[in-house]
Amino acid sequence: MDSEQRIRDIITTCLSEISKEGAFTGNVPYFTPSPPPKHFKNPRITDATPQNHLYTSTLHHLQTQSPQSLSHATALHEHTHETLHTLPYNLIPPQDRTQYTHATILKACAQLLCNDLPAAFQTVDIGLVMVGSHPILHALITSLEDLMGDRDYTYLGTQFPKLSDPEPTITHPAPIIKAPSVLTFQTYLNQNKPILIQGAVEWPALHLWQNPSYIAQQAGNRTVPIEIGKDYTEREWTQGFVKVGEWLEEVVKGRGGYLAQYDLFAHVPQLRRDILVPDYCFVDDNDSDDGRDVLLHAWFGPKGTISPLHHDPYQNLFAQIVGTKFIVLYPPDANVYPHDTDLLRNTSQVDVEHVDSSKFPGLEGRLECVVRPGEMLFIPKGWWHYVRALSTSLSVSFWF
Ligand SMILES: O=C(O)CCC(=O)C(=O)O
Ligand SMILES: [Fe+2]
Repeated sequence: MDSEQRIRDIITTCLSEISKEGAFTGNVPYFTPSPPPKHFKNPRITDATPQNHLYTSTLHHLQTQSPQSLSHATALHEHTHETLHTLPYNLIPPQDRTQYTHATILKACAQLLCNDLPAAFQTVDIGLVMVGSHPILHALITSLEDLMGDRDYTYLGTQFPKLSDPEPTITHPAPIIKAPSVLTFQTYLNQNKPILIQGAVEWPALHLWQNPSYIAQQAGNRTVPIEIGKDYTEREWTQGFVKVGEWLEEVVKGRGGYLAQYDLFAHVPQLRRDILVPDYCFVDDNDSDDGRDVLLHAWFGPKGTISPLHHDPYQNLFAQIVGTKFIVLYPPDANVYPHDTDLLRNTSQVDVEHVDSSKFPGLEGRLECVVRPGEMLFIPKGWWHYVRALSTSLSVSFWF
């Protein structure tokens, strides 16, 4: 089949899949933004007329294969994107997310119609970053990857840089245990005590991810969010997007941003196959956690990334796959001098590698460790943790 025919087929499939999700249902205008929650002060876009109009015209132009579809789809995409930003992320109604998703698909179809395959790919990929995961977006990105053909990434080599910073002297070692049973683990969990678990990570990733070309083959074309700057408390710190292949090019030279706290596995399901959610994540029988899923995050970066001392509202099993990280822990009730702004209230002002005890006296309960490939650190909910990558490092955290 020639590529023009394949593109026409992809567009037809997209339009039919969108219609199955309810985009063409009855007389109810589909693009009706949901009303704002009562307590939310920002005015939301409540007039649905422009979106509905753009939606109908985009469909019409796509069905008649008119290049005019692009300007209509782009305007519709902008509208739905704006709607997503009128609320904090966790308050966005699912309907708004579907609307944005459908607008993303329509825009990508219009870009395909104009023969701009890279732009269509990028549109769908950013859409996935925005909504996390969606079956039509996943299917579409797979078709587009087929259309683009394989790229050769062997130039990235087969190893990440071995160069490592010296390991800090450990004066307050965290306890270590070898592959405990789930029941033994539960006793640590119940005591709210951190523990470094050795020999519990036996996933394909432990072997496969040592090789940058392998990761590039799975995800090289894909766009992911990246953090740039020393750490998130610094003024110069910022976030952006990068293609995994380009990011790997930097990382193999010992540079690059930090792909931090990102569910790369929802975005690139091929990589999800290389890891396993540890059984330990399912022993927490705390009632309030019932039914809550395990949250997966990738933490991929060059040597020197720093996560300043902070705590999270989850139990955490932090698994190290490539390279080493130095971690410092303090108990939840430690006197760690948190920042006093809303955004940084979970973050301490103390530089734990150079504690100024005249400025910050009374810091107690410190534990330290270096996590190595195949090891997993249990960080109980509320425990403060500081993390510095001693070398190029790929880790995966499981919040539960
Ligand atoms: O690895 C890091 O830089 C930070 C990890 C972390 O904070 C977490 O898993 O909660
Ligand atoms: Fe954390």
